[in-house]
Amino acid sequence: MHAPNGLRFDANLKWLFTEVPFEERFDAASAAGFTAVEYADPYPYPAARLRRRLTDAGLHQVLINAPVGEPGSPERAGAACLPGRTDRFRSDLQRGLDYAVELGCDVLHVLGGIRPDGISHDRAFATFVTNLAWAVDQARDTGICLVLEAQNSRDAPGYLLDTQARAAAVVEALGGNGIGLLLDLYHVQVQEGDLISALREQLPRIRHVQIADPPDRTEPGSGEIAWPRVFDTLLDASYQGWIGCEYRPADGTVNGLSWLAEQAAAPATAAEAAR
Ligand SMILES: O=C(O)C(=O)[C@H](O)CO
Ligand SMILES: [Mg+2]
Repeated sequence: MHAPNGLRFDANLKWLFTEVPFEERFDAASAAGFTAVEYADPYPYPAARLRRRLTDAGLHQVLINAPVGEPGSPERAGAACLPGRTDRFRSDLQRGLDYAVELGCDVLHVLGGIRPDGISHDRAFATFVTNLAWAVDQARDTGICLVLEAQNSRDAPGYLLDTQARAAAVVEALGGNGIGLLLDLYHVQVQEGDLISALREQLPRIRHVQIADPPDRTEPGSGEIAWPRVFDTLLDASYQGWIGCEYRPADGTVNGLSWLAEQAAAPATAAEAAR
């Protein structure tokens, strides 16, 4: 969906349109005006079936996550930083790439993982970088870009990538080709604040953006972020990627979409601004 200001927003089907069962959310997103979707976990469904849902609804798949383990398991946020779990990481990553190819999806989010007790940060980080170097090689011929997201420590205690600087350090260590950042503005605001500086600093590495307004992770305009300033920063930098609506609608998905007109309004023309 193009907002009045020209930025492109896609619907995260884990968070939006939860009024209907998952497979009905494709049509619901399309009916609400979205042309693209993302969701973390396609794996409970055969890829060909999801592909049909996308095609029937006229939607593009923007982003999925690589598989993660069961809640409560050491792999619950992925195996990428777990020493001794390379085989598991590799098979999960390959499965993620297979789904991404089948869904025509451009971007695969590889989660940072939870550092296990007794493993130093340096060891977990080195394991992560080694695994990601292999993953970038695997993805090269597919054209799929891998992305890394920093998550805040309040919602994701122990998450390896807890700051933009840490996620960016991995991108830099791997040379920045075929790998970039998923910058989730909700996590940035909760963990670090200083959103506009973070955006300006990370823009060359950003391949995907996600949005939600703290403190309740609801739609833009319902919390503490100055969204018109944030969106202007992306526009000023000619950001060409998608922006995923990864928020919990405060009062129904479709009701909540009025923020698009209010917070992402068309920039005033020079003549209007001068009046
Ligand atoms: O928690 C988040 O912000 C994410 O984007 C994870 O990928 C969950 O899907
Ligand atoms: Mg996110």
